[in-house]
Amino acid sequence: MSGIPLAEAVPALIELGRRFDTRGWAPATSGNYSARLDDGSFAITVSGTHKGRLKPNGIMRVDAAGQGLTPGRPSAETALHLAIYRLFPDAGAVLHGHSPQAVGLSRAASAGEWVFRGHEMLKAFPGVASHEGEMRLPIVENSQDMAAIEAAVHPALTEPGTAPAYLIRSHGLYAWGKDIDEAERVLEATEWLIAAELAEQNFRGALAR
Ligand SMILES: CSCCC(=O)C(=O)COP(=O)(O)O
Ligand SMILES: [Zn+2]
Repeated sequence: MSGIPLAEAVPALIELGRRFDTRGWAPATSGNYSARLDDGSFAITVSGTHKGRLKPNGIMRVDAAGQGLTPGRPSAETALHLAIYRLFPDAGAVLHGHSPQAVGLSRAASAGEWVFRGHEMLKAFPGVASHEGEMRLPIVENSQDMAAIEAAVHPALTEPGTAPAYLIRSHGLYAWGKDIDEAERVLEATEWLIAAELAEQNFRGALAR
């Protein structure tokens, strides 16, 4: 439940936004990032800001109910961040990106999850020590009603073998971790797994021709 000082969270989230933007995960003001603070509140990106060009005033504080504690309008998806912090008291950061690969997978897959199997990269997830298992990535329908998304994804998140991440169909990817670094690693590993499986499908198609 411990968090970091705001003075540490702000530059870390600004830098993270720059990195995500260079990788194509934060186009056109999409995405939002948050971190648990040491006073029990949360730092979160201001709604509508370009996440690759964040300035200190692009990050504000909200309380556990999502009420602003500093000037600005918090992310439209603040409720999804707060739901993760409530469900996982050890979560210290929640990150959301809009990569074309993640959104593409969420649209191509009609099921309520995508399962990664056999990848060495699975070991990037906290607590995973072998490539031999599988990791389930829940996929929920998009909605402008954050409570509906939260209710839809909630049951899958505590199932054993579920990634600390989920996809919202036609929307984007959420990932979290004990701190900003771990959340970034989870999101990066998930993006890599999606890209690797897309490459695999392309090779299989080419080899079948
Ligand atoms: C053009 S992005 C649409 C909104 C969205 O999905 C998103 O991630 C950014 O919303 P925010 O309010 O956090 O800026
Ligand atoms: Zn979004």
